Amino acid sequence: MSATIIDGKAFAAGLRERVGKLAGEFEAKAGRKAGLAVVLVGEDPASEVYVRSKGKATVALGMESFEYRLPADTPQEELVAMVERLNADPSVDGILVQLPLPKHLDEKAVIAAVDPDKDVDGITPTNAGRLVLGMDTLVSCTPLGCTMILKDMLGDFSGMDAVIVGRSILFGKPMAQLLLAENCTVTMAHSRTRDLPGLLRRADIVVAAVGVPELIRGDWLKPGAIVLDGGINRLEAGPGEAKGRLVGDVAFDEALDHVKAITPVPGGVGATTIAVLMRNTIVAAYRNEGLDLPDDTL
Ligand SMILES: Nc1nc(=O)c2c([nH]1)NC[C@@H]1CN(c3ccc(C(=O)N[C@@H](CCC(=O)O)C(=O)O)cc3)C=[N+]21
Ligand SMILES: [Mg+2]
Repeated sequence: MSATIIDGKAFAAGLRERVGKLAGEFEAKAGRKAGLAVVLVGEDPASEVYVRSKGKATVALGMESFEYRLPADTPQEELVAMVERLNADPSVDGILVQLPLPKHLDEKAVIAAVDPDKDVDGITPTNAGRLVLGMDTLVSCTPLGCTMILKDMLGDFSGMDAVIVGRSILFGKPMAQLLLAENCTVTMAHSRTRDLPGLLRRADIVVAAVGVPELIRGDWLKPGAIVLDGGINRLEAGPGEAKGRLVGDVAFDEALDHVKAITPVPGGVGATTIAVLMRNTIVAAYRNEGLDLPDDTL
């Protein structure tokens, strides 16, 4: 069987184009650009790359980017004070505190300090609750991107068996809520799950986000399944390589022989994340200015 390789980059390009138009219209109506603030604490090189890409994408779409880099030993009170300043700043529509934070910081308390109307990650207690209650809200970027891809591919996926591997606040948990809202039968698997191959054998939709390179083998997957791989794992550099290869949580080459469609790594789910962040930022900006979004194409 030859599987469809889902093109996350193409999806992202389409979404960025729609967001860019809305950003221009926003500026004309509001008399200012929409703004996204990203806060990075410490010097993790991978996080540094993501934060730079986020800033570039923001500016490229006609929005304003505010980047804050704080030292790894920043005290809790200082980080919370920075979040509170951003909450109060009318030129900031979206706030993203890059996770994970250094261990001495209380991540939950920092997240809870973000104004829910600016919470473009959708992870404040208010927005997580709104999602569970089925209320309109800002939703975490990667799971929202996965849902948009599934809607494009399938239209209606009521009644399908979905297995989500991973239960993080940014990915697994919101993913489960979004698929429940689409009437999937949702199972959440994680590191303590006893029989992952047994669960996956029934899954029409598999969403993986555990950060274990190539954990999920091709022959664990149901023939004809749709696989969204949110894992981004860098392998160790081999001889003659500067950097190790990026692989997902699914053994991609093996999976190709079993599934109907699968996202690659890179160029799949991860490639949509920043475009969805841009989407969340412009949605927040329109709402924060009390403006109606001109169309429903987002
Ligand atoms: N508060 C918070 N919100 C996040 O949304 C958040 C975060 N913290 N911490 C880190 C993770 C990771 N993340 C990604 C962003 C872009 C790509 C991305 O651009 N991926 C491309 C390129 C991958 C590459 O070449 O490194 C791809 O998969 O094709 C992936 C992952 C956002 N995260
Ligand atoms: Mg946030």
